[in-house]
Amino acid sequence: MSAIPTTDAEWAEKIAKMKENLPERPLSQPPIPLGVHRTIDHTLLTTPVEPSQIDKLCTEAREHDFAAVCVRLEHVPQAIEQLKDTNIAVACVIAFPEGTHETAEKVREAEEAVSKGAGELDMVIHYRLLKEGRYMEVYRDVVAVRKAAPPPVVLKTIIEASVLDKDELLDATIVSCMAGADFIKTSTGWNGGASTQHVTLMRIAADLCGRSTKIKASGGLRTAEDVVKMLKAGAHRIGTSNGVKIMRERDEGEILEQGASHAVS
Ligand SMILES: O=C[C@H](O)COP(=O)(O)O
Repeated sequence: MSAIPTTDAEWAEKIAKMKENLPERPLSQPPIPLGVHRTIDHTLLTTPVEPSQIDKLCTEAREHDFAAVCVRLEHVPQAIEQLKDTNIAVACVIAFPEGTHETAEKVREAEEAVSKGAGELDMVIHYRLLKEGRYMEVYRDVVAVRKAAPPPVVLKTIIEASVLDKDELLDATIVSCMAGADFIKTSTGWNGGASTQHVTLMRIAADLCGRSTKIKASGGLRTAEDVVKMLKAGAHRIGTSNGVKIMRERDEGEILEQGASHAVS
């Protein structure tokens, strides 16, 4: 891995050189998993949320054996308690949904989430600074949270792809990868959602960084078809508040594919 830039100008030069060799399609293509359920982060981020809704989210995650639940900081303890005897992770959003928080606040949230048992953090990068070419500040922001929450904690950076142009999306992916993110995540769901074009471009850029960084597609994913399209585009993980309906569609689809006899049994 080449040296990490130390100024915005060096970042701009490095990223420009990487873009010169941008492949037409991703270098890697994750296989479509048989267990789609294990790609889903079952998500509840609206406010206000009643404790009973978090209980329901965790019950549904158990029933479908989802990869994780994704919740706000105040709901992490309850989710940890509900899922303590499972292999379902608890992901906590950081600086959500704006991403404009001071770095010290992002670090504080991350440390508190991990201290409460969160195994995954979905942090929103300061994408407004990224759009201004202030790469160093964006990079340092992610590095600070990475240092506060080192592996095995899984760190995902939300780049808010829907408000970025193609160049900015590539920039955000490269800076996040080089700052040590385990996943690059498309969207908060607050400013539009994921597209297969977003996922493909993020996959291409992440591959160029050579760190095996994965992609999470999230925001507005409502159907089983949406999920399969994102997985085929190169996503490894799916964030959605619609996981139960998606799994029902998936099951019905499989039953219908197997023939009517199964549908009536
Ligand atoms: O982290 C963001 C959420 O995964 C977005 O969820 P949603 O658009 O399915 O409500």
